[in-house]
Amino acid sequence: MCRLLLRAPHQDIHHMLTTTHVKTTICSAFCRTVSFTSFSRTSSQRLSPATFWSICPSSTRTRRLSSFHQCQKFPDQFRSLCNGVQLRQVILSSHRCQKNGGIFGLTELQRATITTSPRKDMMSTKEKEPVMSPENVEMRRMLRDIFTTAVDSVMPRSMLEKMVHFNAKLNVLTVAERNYSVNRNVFVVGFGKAVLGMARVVEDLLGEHIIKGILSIPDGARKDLEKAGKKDMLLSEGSKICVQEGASNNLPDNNAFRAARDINKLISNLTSKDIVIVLMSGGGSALLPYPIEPLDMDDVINTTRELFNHGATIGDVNTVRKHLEVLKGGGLAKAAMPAQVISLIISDVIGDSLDLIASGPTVRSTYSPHRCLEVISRLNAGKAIPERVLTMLQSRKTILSRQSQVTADPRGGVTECVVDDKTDWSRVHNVLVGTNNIVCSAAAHCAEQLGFVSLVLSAELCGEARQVGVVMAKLAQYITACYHPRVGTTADSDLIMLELNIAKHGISKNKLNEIAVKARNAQNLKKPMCIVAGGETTVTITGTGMGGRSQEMALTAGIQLQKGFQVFKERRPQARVFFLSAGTDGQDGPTRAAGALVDENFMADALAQGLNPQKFLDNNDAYNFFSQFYRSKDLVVTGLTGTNVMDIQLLVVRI
Ligand SMILES: Nc1ncnc2c1ncn2[C@@H]1O[C@H](COP(=O)(O)OP(=O)(O)O)[C@@H](O)[C@H]1O
Ligand SMILES: O=C(O)[C@H](O)COP(=O)(O)O
Repeated sequence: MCRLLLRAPHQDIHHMLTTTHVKTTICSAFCRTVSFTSFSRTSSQRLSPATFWSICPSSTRTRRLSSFHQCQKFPDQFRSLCNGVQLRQVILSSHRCQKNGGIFGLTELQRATITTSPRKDMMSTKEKEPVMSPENVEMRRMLRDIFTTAVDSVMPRSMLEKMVHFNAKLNVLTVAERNYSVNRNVFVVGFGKAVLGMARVVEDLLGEHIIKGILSIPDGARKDLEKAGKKDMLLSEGSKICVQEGASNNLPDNNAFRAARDINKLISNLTSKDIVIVLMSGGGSALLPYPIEPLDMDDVINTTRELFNHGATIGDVNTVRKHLEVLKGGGLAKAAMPAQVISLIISDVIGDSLDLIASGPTVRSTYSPHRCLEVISRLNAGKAIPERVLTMLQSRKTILSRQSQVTADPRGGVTECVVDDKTDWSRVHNVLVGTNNIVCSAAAHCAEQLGFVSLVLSAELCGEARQVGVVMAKLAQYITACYHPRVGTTADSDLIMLELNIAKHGISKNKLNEIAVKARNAQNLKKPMCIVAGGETTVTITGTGMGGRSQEMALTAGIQLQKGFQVFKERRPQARVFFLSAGTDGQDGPTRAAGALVDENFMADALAQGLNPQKFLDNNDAYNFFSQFYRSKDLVVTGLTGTNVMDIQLLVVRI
């Protein structure tokens, strides 16, 4: 029997026996063990138990397994069946199926999990690891290809070259249709995950006109680009731009502070003839920290970390840090006056709001300690934020409330003012050069080329990662149902329920209709479907594990697929679902991975490998889960990519 097991080394027997892909020989062994006698209401022909078991729908199998659970003898019989397949340890904490369950929900499945050590005979002899089917390997390869191609489309060079031109004969630099006269008067500063590649483009264009430059980039970013052979994203030999690294794992630190001080010093004594080219991208906030006195770096670091850990969006975090640091919220542009400032910006913020990207160092900002305190209180983070920060915000709020130049809050009271400074904002040119929209379109285009019917769901996906993971799994069900709607006079109630359920999570009826049309199109063309989404979710951390929002989303989607997908699999037993979520910057949370991918057999495969996904999820430990699952094969690991336009998700349904 052990030789007949199909996919994974220590398969969950319950799952195996309820899916429709079990080989007849396994069915025979099972039927013998539990003395299962077949009957068929629909056929006069008497079928052998094994044949009946192998052809009956999975709901019937589940029902029968449930009734076996009711019988006292079942645990022993089941144990002996498992012994027969040499699974070493069978945990059956309860032999009674929950009465109202009928179907094995996740909890029941977990209780009946078979935990074993890996069996040698279920592993490929060479690598001694769980083996994936060729289809699984192929689909995973395609998803990774789509991700890589999409990320390539948002590399700094391709985006900058569309926006910035230099006429070397006339010495005229054109940026988004505005001209600047250049004459060895250019200073370059940059901060963020994508700025090394951006600086190389600027250096290639302006060469000798650059007097000096300083970049603040993430620890290890240069090495990763070197390792990946991306020479055109590294500065040229003898470059006048120097590079400082810091802010490991996207948290401000003293190295980044040193870089910020150097940048401030460089731009603080310029004349009106000078041009400062400011390169910025996501990660820039952590790479340009400069606390306003009396705050220090510990205050800035702790505030940032705690806000993130309380589920803050990047908008929330940056709203607060603009008020705590010198160079954020327009501070860098002020420091550079009277020079001409040209900012080239790659967005990692939903809605591409310029004052939030890297906390808006060159964007005129509103001042609102009220709003900062609101953010902190909404996130229930008050106790975790350093006392000095709270005191500073409180006292500024009091002062502001007394001033006259304020904007009234519709709810009463005063909330914000535009700081009246001497900055000539007409000398600041902020240009958006890259967004998540670009990466989503590129992913959809690549998917089409690989033979999928594709659709961009949104480039503004946000919310808690685990809730979005659930929605993604539901969308997979929805698409599967659309491929095969029940026709007739009664409406398809499963489909309607799903629609309502998904709509609850903010996906409009119109979008669902669009998906339904595409699904039918895919069905007619006999093509798989690929939904592309982008944006940035959040994670409210309650556990002590290691992970990131993309890995957490993939883990949740995998679990949810098990919960809901089986119902729809009945209609389309051959339906396959694959889901990938990853950060375009190549780093998901403080981990070495960009993200992860799952398929609809995820739960069964995980349990079969002795891993309980829900337990890892409860501890925000997605990275450690995926590191062990299929020996980390479903982690997406790219190294730092040298760009950053938030995350993308790819949902593939193949019928
Ligand atoms: N153990 C964890 N599990 C899930 N998410 C985590 C974990 N630790 C940190 N995060 C999340 O990672 C995010 C920061 O990740 P990062 O990839 O550095 O962000 P960004 O791409 O915006 O720079 C935060 O939202 C934080 O909540
Ligand atoms: O992408 C990132 O690194 C984070 O979203 C932080 O981005 P920021 O530098 O734009 O604040």
